[in-house]
Amino acid sequence: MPTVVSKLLERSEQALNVNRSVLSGAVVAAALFAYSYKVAYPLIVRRENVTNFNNNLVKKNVQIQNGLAKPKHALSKRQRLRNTIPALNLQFIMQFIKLVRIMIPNLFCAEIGLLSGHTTFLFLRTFLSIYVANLEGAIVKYIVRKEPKNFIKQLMKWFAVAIPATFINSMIKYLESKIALSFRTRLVDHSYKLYFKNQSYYRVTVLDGRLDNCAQRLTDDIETVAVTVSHLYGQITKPMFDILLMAIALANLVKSRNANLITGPAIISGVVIFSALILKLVSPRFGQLVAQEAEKKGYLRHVHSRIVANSEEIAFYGGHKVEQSQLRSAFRILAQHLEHMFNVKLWFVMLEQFLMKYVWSGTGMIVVSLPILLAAGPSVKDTAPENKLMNLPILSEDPSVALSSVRMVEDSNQDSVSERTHYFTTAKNLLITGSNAVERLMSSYKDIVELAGHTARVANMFTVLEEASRGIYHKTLVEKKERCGNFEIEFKGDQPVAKGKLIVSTNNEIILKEVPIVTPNCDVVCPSLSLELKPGQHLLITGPNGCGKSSLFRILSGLWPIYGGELHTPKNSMFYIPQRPYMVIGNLRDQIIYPDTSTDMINKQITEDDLRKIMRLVHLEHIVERDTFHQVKDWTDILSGGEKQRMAIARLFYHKPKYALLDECTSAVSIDVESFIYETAIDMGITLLTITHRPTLWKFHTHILQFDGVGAWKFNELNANNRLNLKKEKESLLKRCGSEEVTQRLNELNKLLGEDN
Ligand SMILES: Nc1ncnc2c1ncn2[C@@H]1O[C@H](COP(=O)(O)OP(=O)(O)OP(=O)(O)O)[C@@H](O)[C@H]1O
Repeated sequence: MPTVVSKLLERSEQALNVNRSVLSGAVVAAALFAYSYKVAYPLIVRRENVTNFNNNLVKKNVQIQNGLAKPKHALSKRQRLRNTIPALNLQFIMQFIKLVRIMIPNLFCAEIGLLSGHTTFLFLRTFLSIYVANLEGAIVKYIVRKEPKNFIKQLMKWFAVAIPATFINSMIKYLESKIALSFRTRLVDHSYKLYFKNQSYYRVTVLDGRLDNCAQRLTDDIETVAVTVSHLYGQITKPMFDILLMAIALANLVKSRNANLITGPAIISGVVIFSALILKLVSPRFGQLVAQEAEKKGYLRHVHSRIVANSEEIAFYGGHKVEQSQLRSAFRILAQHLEHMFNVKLWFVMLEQFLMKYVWSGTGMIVVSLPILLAAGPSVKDTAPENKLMNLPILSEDPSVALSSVRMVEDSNQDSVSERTHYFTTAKNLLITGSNAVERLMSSYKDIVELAGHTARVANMFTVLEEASRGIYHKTLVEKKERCGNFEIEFKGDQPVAKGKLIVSTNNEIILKEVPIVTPNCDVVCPSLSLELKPGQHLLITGPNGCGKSSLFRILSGLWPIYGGELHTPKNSMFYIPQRPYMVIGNLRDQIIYPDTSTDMINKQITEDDLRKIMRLVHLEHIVERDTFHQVKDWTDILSGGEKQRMAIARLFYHKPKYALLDECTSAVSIDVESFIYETAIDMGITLLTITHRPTLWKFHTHILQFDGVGAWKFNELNANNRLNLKKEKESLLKRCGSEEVTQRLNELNKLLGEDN
C-alpha cells in the first residue's frame, strides 16, 4: 500500500511538475479546506422544534393508561426531537445507509459501473480545468508580450480543448441522469415489493396511522431522493478533486514565485472557517422545511385524487364550490409554506453568496498577489520609461551600445511583467475554480440537509411497510375502549395485541370460535362470535347498519387482525364482492378475469368462448358485442352501476371459488337476474355468504346469522321451522307494538320473511 501511495505521489508530481515538499504543502492546504467543510460547517446544524411533520412519529409513543393518553417510554422532549427531526445526524446516516443498500445492492451491479464512469469523467474535467487555467494564463502573457503567433497558437489549443471539454461535460450530465434513474428504479422496485406484500397497501391506510400520504412518498419523495443523491455525488466528488488538484497546481505556482506555502492556505482556511461559523448563526432548518413541503404537496395531491375518484357524485351534488375551496385552501397552505421557505432562504443565500463569492475571492486575490507584492526587485513603477535611462548603469560611452542596453532592460522588464501576468491570471483562474469548488461543497451541505427530509420520509415508509406486512401496526388511540361483553382488548404498550389464532382449515370448513369483531380503532363491535360452516351451507347475514357484517368479511379475508379466539378458514378459497365493484385498468377481458392475468387465463385453459358464456350468464353479452374483449376503456365510467355489479359476478363465475363473500353486491341488479345469478352460483358449487337486505334472497341460503347491533347475535339453520319461528316472533312483537326497538326488529323480520308491515 505505501508503495502504491508513493507511486501515486510520484505520478502526480510528474503530472503537475512539482516536487514532494510542494505536494505535501498542497495536501495540507486541501486538508485544511476539507477540515473547514467537514468540521466547521456541520456545526450549522440547529436544534429544531417538533412540527406537524413529525407529530405522527411522536404520536406513536402515546400509551393508553386509565383511558388517557400517556407517553410510552417517557422519552424526554429532547430525545424525541433528536429522534424525529430530519437533519444531518446519526439517524439520517443510518436511514441513508439503508437506502444506499437498496440503490447499490452489490459491488458488481450496474450502478457501480455508472458511478465509476461518472467519477472518471469528473476527474478528467478537473484536469482539463487546470490545463485551461494555464492556457488562459499563457494567452494573456502573449497578449502582453504582443506576440501574435504564440497568441494564435495558444488560442488554437484553447479551441481544441473545447471539444473534449464539451464531451466530458455532456457525459457528466448524462451519467448523472442515468444514475438518478437507476437509483429511482431500485427504490421503486423495492417499495412496490413492500407495498404489495401481504396487502400492506391496505394495512398502512386502514390499520396503521404512521404514513400520512403514501402516494407522495412512493412517487415524489423517491424521485427526489434518487435525483439528489446522484446530483450530490457529482457535487461532492468533483469539488474534492478540484480542491485537491487546484491546491497542488496553485502550490506549484506559488512555489515558483518563492513564496511561503503555509501562509496562503492558512489565511484561506481561516476565512472559510470563519464564514462557516457566521453561516451557522443564520442557517434555516432546511431538512424540516423540505419535509413539510413534501407533506403539503402530498395533501394537495390527495385532495385532487379524491375529486377525480368521486367526480360523478360531486357533479350530481353540484359540490364544486366546496371542492374548489378545499383545493384552494390546500394549495394556499402549500404556497404559504413555499413563500416562507423563499423568504427564509433569501437572506441566507445572500449572505452565503457574499461570503463565498466576494470575501473568498478577495482573500484568494490577496493570497496570490502576496508573492508578487512582497517579492524583491523593481516594481512596474520603477521601470517607467522616464526612470529607465536615469537608472541605467553606464556600461558604454557609445550611444548605440547604451541604446541596446536600454532595449535589453526594456525587454527583460517586459518579460517579467508578462510572466507576472501569466502567473496572476493562472493563479486567479485556479483560485476561482478552487473557490467555486469549496462553495459547491459548502452549498451541498444545504442539499444534504434537504435530502435528509426526503430520506426520512422514504426510509420511514419502508419501515412502516415492512412492519405492516408482518402485522405490526401503530395507530394513535387517544382513548382506551371500554370492555365489551366478556371481551377486553389486551394492550402491549400503546398497541392492541392480536392474540387470536388464524388456522388454515384442511377440510374447507369455516370455523369461528369466540372471535371478537374489533375495528381498527379498537371498537369492539361484537365481543365473541362462534359458528361453523361447511361447503354447501349458504349463510345469510343480517343486522342493522354498522353492526359488523362487512367487518366479519374483513376478518374472514384476513384483512383485519384477530384479537381473540380461533379462526379456521381454507387458504385462497374466498372471493369477496363489494357493493361498489372495482374496475381495473385494461380491456373487457381484464375486467372479467381480475385478479388473473391473460397468462393465468391461458394457463387455466379458459378461452374467450368461455368468457362469452359467463357474460351471457350475467346478462352482459351486449357489452361483448359492443366493445369486444380487447378494447381498453375506462370501465368505471362506461358501465352502469348494475352492469358493474354483474361484471363482478362474472368475475365470480370465472374464478369459481369455494366461498363467495357477497356484500350487498347485487343491490343494483334487477330481482329476476339476481335470482338467476344466485341459482347459477349454487349450481357451480360456490358456497355463499351473503350480506343483504333483500328478502328475495332468503331462499338461497341454509343458515342465518343475525346481529342485533349491540354485540349479540344468533346463528341458526334457515329452514321452514326457522321461518315459522320468525313468524311467531313477529306475531308476539305485533302485540307489544310501541318501542323503537320492537319496530326495528319488526322491520327486520318483515325483510327476512319478505312480507309487508
Ligand atoms: N376502517 C375502519 N376503521 C374504523 N372503524 C371502522 C372501519 N370500517 C368500519 N368501521 C366501523 O366498524 C363498524 C362496523 O362496520 P361494518 O362495515 O362492518 O358495518 P355493516 O354491518 O357492514 O354496516 P352496513 O350495513 O351499513 O354496511 C362501524 O361502526 C364502522 O364505523
